[in-house]
Amino acid sequence: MSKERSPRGANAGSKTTTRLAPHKSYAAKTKDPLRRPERRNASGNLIAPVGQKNFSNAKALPQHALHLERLLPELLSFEQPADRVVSRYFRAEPQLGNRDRALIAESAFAILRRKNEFSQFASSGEGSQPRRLALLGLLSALSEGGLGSANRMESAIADLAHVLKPGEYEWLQRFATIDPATLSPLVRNNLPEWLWDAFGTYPGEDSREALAKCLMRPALLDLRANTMKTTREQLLAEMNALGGRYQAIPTPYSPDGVRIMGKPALQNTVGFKAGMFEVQDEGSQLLSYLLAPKRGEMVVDFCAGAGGKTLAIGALMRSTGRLYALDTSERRLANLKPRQARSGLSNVHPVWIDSENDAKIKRLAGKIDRVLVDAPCSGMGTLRRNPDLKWRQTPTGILELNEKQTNILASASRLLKPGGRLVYATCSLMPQENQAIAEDFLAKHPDFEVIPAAQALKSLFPKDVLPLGCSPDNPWWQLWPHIHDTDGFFGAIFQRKAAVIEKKLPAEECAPDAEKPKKTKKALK
Ligand SMILES: C[S@@+](CC[C@H](N)C(=O)[O-])C[C@H]1O[C@@H](n2cnc3c(N)ncnc32)[C@H](O)[C@@H]1O
Repeated sequence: MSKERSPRGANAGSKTTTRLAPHKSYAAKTKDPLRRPERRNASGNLIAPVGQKNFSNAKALPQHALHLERLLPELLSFEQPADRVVSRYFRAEPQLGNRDRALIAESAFAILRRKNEFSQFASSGEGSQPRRLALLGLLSALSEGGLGSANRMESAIADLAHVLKPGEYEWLQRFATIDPATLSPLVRNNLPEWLWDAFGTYPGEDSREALAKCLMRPALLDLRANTMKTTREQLLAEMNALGGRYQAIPTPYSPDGVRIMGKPALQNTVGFKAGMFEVQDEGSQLLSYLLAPKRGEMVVDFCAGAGGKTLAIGALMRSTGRLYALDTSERRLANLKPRQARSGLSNVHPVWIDSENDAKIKRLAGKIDRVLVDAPCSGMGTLRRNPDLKWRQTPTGILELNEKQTNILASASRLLKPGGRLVYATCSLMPQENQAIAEDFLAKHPDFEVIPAAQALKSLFPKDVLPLGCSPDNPWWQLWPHIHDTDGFFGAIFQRKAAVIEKKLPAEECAPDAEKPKKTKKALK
């Protein structure tokens, strides 16, 4: 699952701002109440809405509820990833401005986050079921999604009043007075039964409710300062100088992280276009420190996707050495291209592979200093960002992923030189995708040993007794949304032993030109 995506809601399919016309005027102008003309000034530029410079204090309008009603059937069929459904919908509705998109997307994701609770309440009340869900989604986006001026449900209902039909105001007020303790655990925690049970086993009954509650909230919006072009301090100063209704603060753990308090659209900013930053969860930023790449090294990002981690790794390498970004998805690798261009990195080499056994990979065997396997996984650590996954994933699906994870890790391990570092990572919270895969790998690969995460990270967090995400009981690295306010991540660090590799590797894998990047470059063409 791809993890570094645009912040839900705020930037989903963002485009140039259009005027939010009052309901009556656009309804009068067009037959379709959802299609209203763009408003432009004499120079042909889109007219910015008066008094609404950014996404805070978004104003819900009747058409927002109508768009949600249209979007919901496909979204709730769970046939496609929610972000794809929403992006496609926005492409088909080019008249929608940034704020419209932000509010519709945030409401849609709120409905996915709290599907059990909203569906139970919406089984009775005013209007159609989609209309009821749409109103609950808007209410959630305005009160908890960072889009409204109100952070209490009662005031958000008042903000929605002009959108409501007779009876709906009282209906929403009834919703606001529900005591969650009266709801069943599956309803109040908005999880499918299999996942609620799984969280009861791990992390355990004491903490599963705290985890589930955290996963019902929208994710934070974190940026990684691109140190090839700026520093975190400069980025903080520049973001705060823009004067939007948000605040930029340093992230608590990642040295290059900037947290945006608010929901601005960033994709049209000069800083984004100039490659000063990438949107990246703080936990994902930290993962590159497990790999700890050095200048001039040969590095492989085995499951690079659209390159969220590739770009962070490339910056740590100061654009030196060679960084292969492999992936089986052409679409995802294509998305890496513009990000790479913005980043200013010249050491990144995207390579499409047909599988983890592609012949191109065999040619790199034994030549690489560091390999990251950011494996395809259930994505259960990203449910704040991708809430549809909890309804789309199944225990059988996770079993299928386990086989893939095992095979990819085994194949990737062949790339490493003696003494080279291998990092296995997921954004899953499920031990069968994490610890179990890492332990199985160790058992089957005696030429590898574990480097405890606490040892690898200690220089990064010198003030802590144990570095962030490390445990005194095991060598793995794990971040939890309800503890660290990041996405959930798992990391295992292995090192290829020097002595065993010479005996174990087949002759063709111990290529004599192992340290000649030029030959390797040809080999991958
Ligand atoms: C968790 S995502 C990677 C996210 C990416 N590292 C990032 O930071 O944006 C997993 C990726 O593994 C890729 N993948 C799936 N099967 C693969 C295989 N057999 N070999 C390499 N990559 C694979 C998927 O296309 C997907 O992009």
